Amino acid sequence: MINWFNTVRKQTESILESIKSQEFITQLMDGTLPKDVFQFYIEQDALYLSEYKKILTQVGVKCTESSETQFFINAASGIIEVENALHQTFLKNHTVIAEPSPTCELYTSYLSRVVCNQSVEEGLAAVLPCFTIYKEIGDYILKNQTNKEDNPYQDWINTYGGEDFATSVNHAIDITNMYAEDANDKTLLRMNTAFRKASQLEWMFWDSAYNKEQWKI
Ligand SMILES: Cc1ncc(C[n+]2csc(CCO)c2C)c(N)n1
Repeated sequence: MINWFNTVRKQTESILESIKSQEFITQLMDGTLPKDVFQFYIEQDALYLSEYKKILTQVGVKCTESSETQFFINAASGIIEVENALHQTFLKNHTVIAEPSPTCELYTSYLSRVVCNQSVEEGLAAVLPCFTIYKEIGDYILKNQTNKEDNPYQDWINTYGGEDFATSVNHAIDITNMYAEDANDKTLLRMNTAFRKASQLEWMFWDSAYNKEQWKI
């Protein structure tokens, strides 16, 4: 039995390591991330999430088993709760949200294109790094930070560490692995490319937030 995720995870290890050493992450971890940078990230993430929940629903619709469809629809519904809770906390006093940055637009457009125009296997591979990278980064921060009591970003950090989130991430991995088991070599290659590209876009998303990326014109 192959474990597609383990293989692709190893192939993209260097992207994950680069994310861990990004200034956004090291400063989020020690609490020194400038407030305006975090605010920029939260606003862009709100825009990302409002698209991502629709993309997850579409992946769910393409799955063959009702339990798989249900998983993705539940995850999308969970995003609406996160939007309503965490983002409300950080977005209060901000009624007008900025337009998506180039990277935010690129990431959501890429996912949407893959999910709409390509196979369900490729769609599953493309949406997966959103789950797995946040899980690994959340756990990494929780394990290595020394200032849990007075980190202004602790609420955010706690969202992506912990057991409930781990269960959901493992379920997403299991579903994708099941589709990979029946996939031919060509489809597997396309899945690897989609997973890698979405992982690169996760790196770019943190980077674009740290640099408060603007449209060049
Ligand atoms: C750019 C970006 N990538 C990933 C996440 C994390 N995330 C968003 S929705 C979802 C699935 C349901 O929990 C997860 C893990 C984020 N917030 N922003």
